[in-house]
Amino acid sequence: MKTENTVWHEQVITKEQRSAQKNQKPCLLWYTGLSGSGKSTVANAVDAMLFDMGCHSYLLDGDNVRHGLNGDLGFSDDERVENIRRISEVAKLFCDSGLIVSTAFISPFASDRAMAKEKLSEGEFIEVFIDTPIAVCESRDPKGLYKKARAGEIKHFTGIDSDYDIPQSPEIHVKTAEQSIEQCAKQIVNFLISKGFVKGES
Ligand SMILES: Nc1ncnc2c1ncn2[C@@H]1O[C@H](COP(=O)(O)OS(=O)(=O)O)[C@@H](OP(=O)(O)O)[C@H]1O
Ligand SMILES: Nc1ncnc2c1ncn2[C@@H]1O[C@H](COP(=O)(O)OP(=O)(O)O)[C@@H](O)[C@H]1O
Repeated sequence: MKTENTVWHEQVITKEQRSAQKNQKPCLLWYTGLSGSGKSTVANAVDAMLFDMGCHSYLLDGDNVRHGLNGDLGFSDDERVENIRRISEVAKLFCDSGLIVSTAFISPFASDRAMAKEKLSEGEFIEVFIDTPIAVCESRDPKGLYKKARAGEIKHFTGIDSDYDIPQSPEIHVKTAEQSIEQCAKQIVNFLISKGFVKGES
């Protein structure tokens, strides 16, 4: 740490006040899954449903964050660890502001997902495993990346020559090869309603 001479300053408006004003309980939906599994698609569908319900939410998406904040990071193991560390810190700040936060990153390493969970308050971290067989992801190949990875044009591609640790006990387990986008999104929104994070009819 290079910040030894800094002191934490309590803020006048608390997280509880901010979330009470929004009539919701903040949480972090941590989407994880292979490239092409459907993280962005499902997370966007959930975000749209929450918006229509009058909830206050925000989505941090892997590709987009890598265009800005994390534009200096590549895909070595160390760079992925730093990517997830920064995202989890940003997500924590967004939770502090009272939002329903979503992050859609491959986040391949269980240890990094556990580190993200540690940063948040009890019960706030919701792991959403977007569980799609690699064969299905590869047949979708929405960005043509699997084709490039198979041709050796992209190195360290998750699921091919870079590891993905399967979540062992995700709070939400979504199977996109068996359900429509809308069904997947509803499954997640219903979870949020049933746990009292947002109000609505499940
Ligand atoms: N080598 C390699 N492996 C995996 N993915 C790659 C790679 N190179 C580029 N891409 C593109 O980057 C997106 C993944 O970024 P993430 O920040 O989610 O990755 S990670 O969590 O740090 O592993 C990923 O986006 P998604 O397809 O949305 O998952 C790819 O578009
Ligand atoms: N049930 C489903 N849920 C999510 N995506 C689906 C589903 N069925 C088909 N797809 C398609 O799969 C692709 C998933 O791509 P994307 O959301 O970018 O994945 P990721 O963010 O995990 O890389 C999209 O083209 C989407 O339309």
